[in-house]
Amino acid sequence: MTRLADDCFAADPVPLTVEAALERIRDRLQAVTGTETVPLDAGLDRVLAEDVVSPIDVPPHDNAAVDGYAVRSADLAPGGGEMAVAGRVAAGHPLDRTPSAGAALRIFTGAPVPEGFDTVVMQEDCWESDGRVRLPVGLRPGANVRLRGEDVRRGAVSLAAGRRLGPGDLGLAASIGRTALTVRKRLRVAVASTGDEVTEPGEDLRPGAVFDANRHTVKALLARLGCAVTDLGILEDDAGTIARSLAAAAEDHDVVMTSGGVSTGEEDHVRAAVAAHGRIDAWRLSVKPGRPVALGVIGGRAFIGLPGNPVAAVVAFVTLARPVLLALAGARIAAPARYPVTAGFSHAKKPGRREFLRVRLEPGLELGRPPVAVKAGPDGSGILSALAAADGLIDLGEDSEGLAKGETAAYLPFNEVMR
Ligand SMILES: Nc1nc2c(c(=O)[nH]1)N[C@H]1C(S)=C(S)[C@@H](COP(=O)(O)OP(=O)(O)OC[C@H]3O[C@@H](n4cnc5c(N)ncnc54)[C@H](O)[C@@H]3O)O[C@H]1N2
Ligand code: MOO
Repeated sequence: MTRLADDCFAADPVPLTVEAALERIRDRLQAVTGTETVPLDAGLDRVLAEDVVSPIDVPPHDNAAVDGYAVRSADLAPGGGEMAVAGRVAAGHPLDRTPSAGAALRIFTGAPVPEGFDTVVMQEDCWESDGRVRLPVGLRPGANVRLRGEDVRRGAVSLAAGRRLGPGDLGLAASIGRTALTVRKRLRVAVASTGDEVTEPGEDLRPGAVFDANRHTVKALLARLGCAVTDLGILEDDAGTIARSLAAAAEDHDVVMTSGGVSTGEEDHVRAAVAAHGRIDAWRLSVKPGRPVALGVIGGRAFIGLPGNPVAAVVAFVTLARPVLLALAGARIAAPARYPVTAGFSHAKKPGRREFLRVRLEPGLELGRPPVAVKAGPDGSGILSALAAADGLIDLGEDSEGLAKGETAAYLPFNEVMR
């Protein structure tokens, strides 16, 4: 297991943009997980650790794209014409002889197109009777033939290391004959909540207490990322307990993650616990919600402290923690795609802090017009119901002075950042 240097996340206390924050640590972030070989079907959502090179051409042979008749285009008269049907070739049953010149072959989808034949005519356009077939006019040479290697060339990298494997990737690996893939071991993440008021659902809600929402959203976000999650529960606000729990978790996890207690520092035993076993750097991001975030190194492992406000925790996770976790997991990170939408509401904003608004897209499609986004609920950073009702975030840049109804805005779908 790779250990991180203590100053891995060192940063100035001035408010940073998410991009600037990520840029600062980009070079220091590397895969910390080992590799393992898993059966192909266990590869879904795993991070590929090898370049998968194809040992074969796919398709392995020229083959028919439709049911019909194979011909040699050189034999075709421009005005169509008639030919003898000299044989039959079905998928999985290549012809074992060379058919005579000037004749057509009955052929079926996927069947190997025999040497010399280069065009397949759809059966709907042909008329066969008495062993002869009438072909239509205007055939295009090469039509309806799928060429050997047109999908994957032998020797080509069909899947590159760092890719998070999706269903199509597993099919592609199978199509070149793979039965197993070398992937990164799952990033092991230990998750805790902190705060005297934070109570596990199911327990009594004492006066002044709230149920723990964050651990449950964070565990779900981590599961979607393919992490192996250990639940440390709610840590009692006691310096010794927190220090012992986090330091112990750092021994056999790649990342230790908490929420709460990152804004002001008083009563903050998390900060002291991390500092005692490594180093903690408080970051202030120019983001709303999700401003205070702590990054650090504890016992040589990454520490990520998310803000306590439940929506701030999610925004800090998807904007900052997620790319950090993916890099540590060995995944190549691409900036999430954002799409233009029309604001179905107006929103006032002061310049200076980037702001994410919880929205959902109105159903219905009008081609040529961006979809309309409406607010999914109130804006407060504690309002989880608006997060649950949202399908994405409108991303208002630092300089933005708000949105007028009908304006175009950048929309970040949750399926870009919650997978
Ligand atoms: N004087 C200042 N106060 C605050 C600032 C600031 O800059 N100066 N920043 C505000 C912002 S922005 C945020 S976000 C919060 C973040 O504070 P902490 O990370 O220290 O979080 P806590 O104070 O522990 O909790 C904040 C809030 O969230 C609730 N909470 C915490 N954990 C959970 C949980 N697991 N499940 C549900 N709810 C949770 C907690 O009860 C508080 O209501 O600070 C602002 N204040
Ligand atoms: O990060 Mo805090 O939630 O901006 O409100």
